[in-house]
Amino acid sequence: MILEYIVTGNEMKLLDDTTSQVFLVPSVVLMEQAAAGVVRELVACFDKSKEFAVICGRGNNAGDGIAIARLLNQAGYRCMVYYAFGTDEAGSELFELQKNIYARYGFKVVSDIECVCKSDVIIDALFGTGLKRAIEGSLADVISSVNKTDAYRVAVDVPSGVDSDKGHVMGCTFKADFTYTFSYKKTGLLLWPGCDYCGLVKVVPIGIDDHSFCGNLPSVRALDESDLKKLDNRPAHSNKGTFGKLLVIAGSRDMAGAAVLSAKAAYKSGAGLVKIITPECNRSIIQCALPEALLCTDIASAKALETELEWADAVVIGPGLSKSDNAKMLVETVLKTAEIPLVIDADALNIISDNMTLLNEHKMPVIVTPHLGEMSRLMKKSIADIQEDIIGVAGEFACLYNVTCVLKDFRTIIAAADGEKFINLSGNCGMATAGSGDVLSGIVGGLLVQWRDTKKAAAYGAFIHGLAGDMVFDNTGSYGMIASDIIDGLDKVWIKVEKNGN
Ligand SMILES: NC(=O)C1=CN([C@@H]2O[C@H](COP(=O)(O)OP(=O)(O)OC[C@H]3O[C@@H](n4cnc5c(N)ncnc54)[C@H](OP(=O)(O)O)[C@@H]3O)[C@@H](O)[C@H]2O)[C@@H](O)CC1
Ligand SMILES: [K+]
Repeated sequence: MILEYIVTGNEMKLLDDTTSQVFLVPSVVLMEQAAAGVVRELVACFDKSKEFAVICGRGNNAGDGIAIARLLNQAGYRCMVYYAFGTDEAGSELFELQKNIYARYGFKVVSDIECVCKSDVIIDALFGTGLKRAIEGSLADVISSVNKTDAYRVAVDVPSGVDSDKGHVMGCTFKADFTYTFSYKKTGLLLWPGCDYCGLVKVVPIGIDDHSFCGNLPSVRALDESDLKKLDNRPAHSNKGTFGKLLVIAGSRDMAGAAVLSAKAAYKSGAGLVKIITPECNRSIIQCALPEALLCTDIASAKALETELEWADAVVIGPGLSKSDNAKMLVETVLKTAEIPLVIDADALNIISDNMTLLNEHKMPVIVTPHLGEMSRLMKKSIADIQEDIIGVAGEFACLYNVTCVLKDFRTIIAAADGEKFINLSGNCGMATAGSGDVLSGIVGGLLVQWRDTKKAAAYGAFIHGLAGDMVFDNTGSYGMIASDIIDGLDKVWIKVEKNGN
C-alpha cells in the first residue's frame, strides 16, 4: 500500500531540519516556497479588488505570513500586516528576517485590529506547529475579533489555537474557511475538535518530500480513493469457495437485525459463503431478510461450535450477541480454540471487558472494532481520556493485546500491533446510526476471508465503509441515512474498484 503520510508537528519540525541539514536546502528557501504556494492558491481564489490582512505572531509561522504579505503586495494586491505581539517584540530568526525585508519594501503595517477586521480576507499567521500552550489575553482578543467578521479566513499551516498533533483546541482558536498546510497534513487538522476549525484543508508543497524522512517513515497514514486502484480484480476462474467462508456469530432474541446487517455487508463485500450462528428464534427473520446466508442455530456447547469453526476461514463475533451465558460460552470458545482470524465486535468486546485475560488467549490474528464506549470498558479509561489521545490509545491497545484495533469515532483510527496506524478520512455524520458498526464488522470480515491480511482488511474495511456512506449521502442526506443504506452504497464502491477507481 502506498498511502498519504500524516505527520505530527514534531515530525514536521524534524522534516524541516532534515531538509535543511541533510539536503542543504536553507530554511528561508522553504519559507519562500511555502509563502509562494499559499499566494498561488489565494490568487486563484481572489481578485485584486479584495483587501488582505495578515495577523502575525513572532515565530516561523509569522515569518510565512509576512512573506505571504510581501508576495501579495508585489503581485499588485493590497495587503497589510498586523503584529499581534507589537512591532518591537523580538521573534525567531526567520521572523526577524522577514520583518526586515517587509520593512525595506515599505509595505503596509497596521497596529489597529479594527483595520484588520475591515479587510476582505484575513490570514492567520499567529501560531503554527509551535503552539505550546493555551492562547490567552490580548492574543485571544485578536482571534475573537477576527472570528466575528464576515471576512474569508485563511489559516497558514495550522489554525492558531489548534494543537497540530492531537487536534485539541488550546484556548481561543482561529476559525478558518481554508487551511493551507505545508507538505503533509498534520494529525491535529484531521482529529476532532481541531478539524472543526480548519475549513477546507489543502496541502501546499514547499519542497519537502518523502526523501526527508531518511527512512524513518511516520507511523500514521491515510487511504484515499486512489488506493482503490491498488485492489486486484477478482479472478475470472473462480467459485464461491475461492472467496472464503465467513462465520458470523451474531444476533440474539431482540437483535436479529445485527446478524443480518453484518452478514449482508460481508456478502456485499465479496465473501463467498457466509454462515450465521444465532438463536433459533431468529431463523425466519434471517432467512427472509438474507436468503443467501447459511444458518446454524442454538449452538449450545463448545464442541458444537468447534465443528463450525473448522468449516470457516474467518469469524466475525459480537454484533447483537447479548451478554447471555450462551454468548459468553461462544466468545470464550472462539478465543480459546479458533485457528482462523477473528473480527471481534460489540457484545463480544463487552464480554471480554469483564475478563481481559481472554484477549491474551487468541492463537490467530485478531481485529477488534470497539466504539469509544466499548474501548472505555476494555481499557478502564474514561471516554474523555481516550479522546485526549485517540491515536495513542488505539496504538497502545493494539500493542498490549497483539491485535489490530479499529477504534470507531468521527475519525476511526486503525492501529496494528506493529505500530502502523491509519486515520480514516471517509464517511459522514449520517453514519452515526444504529447498525452502522454491524455493517463495518461484516465488511471487515468479508475482506478478511478474501485477503487473509488483518491490517489491510481493517484499514480498507473502515475506508470502504465510510465511502459507502458517502456514496449514498446524496440519496438519503444525513438525517435519513440508516445502516441498510450503507450496505447499498457498497455496490457503488465495488463498481468503482472494478472500473479501476474511476
Ligand atoms: N522550520 C522551517 O524550516 C519551516 C517552518 N515553517 C513554518 O514554521 C511554523 C513553525 O514555526 P515555529 O516553530 O517558530 O512556531 P510558531 O507556531 O510560529 O510559534 C512559535 C512562537 O509562538 C510562541 N508561542 C507558542 N505558544 C504560545 C501561546 N499560547 N501564547 C503566546 N506565545 C506562544 C513561542 O513563544 P515561546 O513559547 O518561546 O514563549 C514562539 O515565539 C510552521 O507551522 C510553519 O508555518 C515553514 O515556513 C516551512 C519552513
Ligand atoms: K496559523
